[in-house]
Amino acid sequence: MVFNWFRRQNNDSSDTQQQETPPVTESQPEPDATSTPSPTVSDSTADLLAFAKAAYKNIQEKQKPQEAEATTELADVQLPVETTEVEEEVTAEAETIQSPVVGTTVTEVLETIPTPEIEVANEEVQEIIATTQQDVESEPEPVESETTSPTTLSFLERAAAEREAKQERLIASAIEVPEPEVVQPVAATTSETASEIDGISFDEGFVWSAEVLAAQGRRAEDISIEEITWLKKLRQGLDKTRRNILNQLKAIVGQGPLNQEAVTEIEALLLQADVGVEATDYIISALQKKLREEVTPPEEAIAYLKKILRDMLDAPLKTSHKASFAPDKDSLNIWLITGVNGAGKTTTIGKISHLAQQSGYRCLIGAADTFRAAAVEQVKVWGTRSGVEVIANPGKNTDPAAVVFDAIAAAQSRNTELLLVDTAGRLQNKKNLMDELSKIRRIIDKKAPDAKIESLLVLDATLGQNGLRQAEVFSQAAQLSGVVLTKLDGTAKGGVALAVVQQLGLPIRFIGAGEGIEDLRPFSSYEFVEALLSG
Ligand SMILES: Nc1nc2c(ncn2[C@@H]2O[C@H](COP(=O)(O)OP(=O)(O)OP(=O)(O)O)[C@@H](O)[C@H]2O)c(=O)[nH]1
Repeated sequence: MVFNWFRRQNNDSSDTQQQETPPVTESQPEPDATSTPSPTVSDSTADLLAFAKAAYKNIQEKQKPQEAEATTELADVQLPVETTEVEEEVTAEAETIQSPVVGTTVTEVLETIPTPEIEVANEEVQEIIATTQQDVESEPEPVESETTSPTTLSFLERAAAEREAKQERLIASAIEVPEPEVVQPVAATTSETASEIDGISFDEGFVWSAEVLAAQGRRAEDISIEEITWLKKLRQGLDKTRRNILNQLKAIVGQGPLNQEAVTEIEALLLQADVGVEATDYIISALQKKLREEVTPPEEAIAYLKKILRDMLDAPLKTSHKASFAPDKDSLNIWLITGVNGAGKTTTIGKISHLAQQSGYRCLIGAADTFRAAAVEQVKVWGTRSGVEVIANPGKNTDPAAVVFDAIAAAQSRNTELLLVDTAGRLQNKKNLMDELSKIRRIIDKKAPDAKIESLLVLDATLGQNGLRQAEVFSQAAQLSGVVLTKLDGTAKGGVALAVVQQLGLPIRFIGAGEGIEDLRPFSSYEFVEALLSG
């Protein structure tokens, strides 16, 4: 079954019937303003940890077939041919204790559960591991036979028998240790195997990502490594913005009803994160209203703030903009990608075409950036990477509108479902270039009247507020329907997402947080706000 990245669900028969599925943000139940929505798991740390572990195990299971051959080979090389049963048992036990499912040591897993019993259990497990490892390592020769009578036992045999007895005692005492999701390791060296199989560790970032997906109603068995990797990346990308605002914000809202001084401090924080004056005013007054009514502990105040931000980010979806913008199957969807020079248009096209391929759409790219010599070559490279064909006109000074015309004709004849149109970067004050963009839009409307059209403005988040000035002119020329916010990685101006929505009234459709092909995903207000404000 193919996972549809645009809809965030598996493609099934409902897909072909063009059913509108609720976006991620709408699936979040909001029992009250201050609690984190979580329909599938309770808020307890233990439940969330169990959910994360189940998700991890599931990912590992899915990866097993690919890894099986390699790990079997590894096992063949590392295990001596004449290994006796005694040795095998000891080794297997050592490995089992060392490596629960999740590609991490028991210590690491247990470290995430800060209860006194677990800590005690942890020490016991460490002792077992240490003793067992010592025994395994100190074994000089394989034992030939288990059936020799006690009187004729050699030193090594006696040692093996003692070790076996000791092992049994240790295992018996280890019964009380919670052994979550223990799987049989295939290779001899479990730590190596775990990292080879998974390529992702069971760390705090994994647990956070799994929690965010759980809160959106996702089941542990449906969570993929790509989703986890993306969320970790998004959170990492927003690190700078988060670090700048979160601690100070907690300190301020924790003081109770906001006084003028606190309001000024929060305003300054939000403005520094490029949230913009308008959005900041809105946030402050909503927060103040709440805090005037009741004394709110810091965590609750932050949860309330998260809700305010989510509502702001989702506001455009409640007006004329459709919540789900996923391309319809079996019909033509055209996405026009515009923006100033260097905003990340071509890269975005490459990443979206990759998502489209992965999601099972027939996709095509129209290379209508005929202004810059290398642009067509650049988009072709992305086409090759994602396995999507590019329609281009190799001639010099080609009219981009003519390329768009050809690309639509090609898309129509090939039953393409998603045509992505790359355009040249242009400044909003260059009238001729903006007229050219209007012409491209007219061609699309005329040549493909039945197509579902998205007109997306690519904005570079590192420009913060400065980037927004372009939007109005683009909006007129290209009839914008949404925004792609790129380069969220490494900027302290992540708050610009709120300014975009508040000032432009446009929904954010995608966010980019890196230069790689996987580093762009459909926007989810829930994920964004969690990544921004979860400490
Ligand atoms: N760090 C980071 N870099 C990005 C991201 N998106 C794009 N870039 C980089 O931004 C630079 C410009 O990207 P392009 O896709 O060429 O931008 P463009 O808008 O097509 O540029 P023009 O064709 O000149 O208008 C490239 O070096 C990209 O790798 C992102 O999300 N994060």
